[in-house]
Amino acid sequence: MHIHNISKENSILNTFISEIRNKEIQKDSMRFRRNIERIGEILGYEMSKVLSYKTKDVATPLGTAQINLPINDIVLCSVLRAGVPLHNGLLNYFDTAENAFISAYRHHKHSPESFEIIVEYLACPNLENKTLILADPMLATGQSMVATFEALKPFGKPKEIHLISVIGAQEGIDFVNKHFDNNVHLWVATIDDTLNEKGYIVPGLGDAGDLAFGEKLQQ
Ligand SMILES: O=P(O)(O)OC[C@H]1O[C@H](OP(=O)(O)OP(=O)(O)O)[C@H](O)[C@@H]1O
Ligand SMILES: O=c1cc[nH]c(=O)[nH]1
Ligand SMILES: [Mg+2]
Repeated sequence: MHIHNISKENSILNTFISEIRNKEIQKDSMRFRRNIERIGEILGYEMSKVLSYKTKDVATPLGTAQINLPINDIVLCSVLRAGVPLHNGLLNYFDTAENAFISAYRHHKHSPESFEIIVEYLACPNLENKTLILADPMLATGQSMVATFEALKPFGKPKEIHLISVIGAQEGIDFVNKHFDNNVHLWVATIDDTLNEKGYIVPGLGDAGDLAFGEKLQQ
């Protein structure tokens, strides 16, 4: 897997990452969602550099401009719920993409420390020979990314796969790396070293779904 840690290079991206992590600023849920969306726009822009391009003629009022344009058939799939603002950011740039949604949540059956991933809702177009973008802001243990990808398999074999995440834990990235082929790309805004006993990323930002949409009752 090709791992692209976009904040390795300094840019305005760091401002948005700092605001979603900041325990005071993140309380403003509208700003939190918008920052995740802005990060989605930046990750999408970076990802766009490795798409396939073809030169096309564009008629202007004064002549013809030749422009290299991306030709990939993109399917943008996000993991509910926290994936919604990230989806919006990516869709702002890949505005002609087809869209898929899949739900995944942690089901704590026996203890707060142990959980399994429950995938329920799934709406997806044909993925055969398409460019699949699978987006989820938090890549903690990596189990949601792997479980959602497995659930998408009956919809066809994509030609290209791009995983998009805002914060990735190194342990989860290593787990995902084992499950995906070498030609898959992971675009992550930043990488943290640690997971705590509940599988939360440290320092991370807390619970992305709750920060975006409010606390939910545990199932
Ligand atoms: O890498 P993992 O260990 O699988 O954890 C990451 C998952 O946790 C978050 O979802 P969460 O279960 O909090 O659901 P939510 O979006 O409804 O809050 C996040 O959006 C991922 O889907
Ligand atoms: O740190 C984490 C891990 C999973 N889900 C979150 O929202 N945050
Ligand atoms: Mg959550």
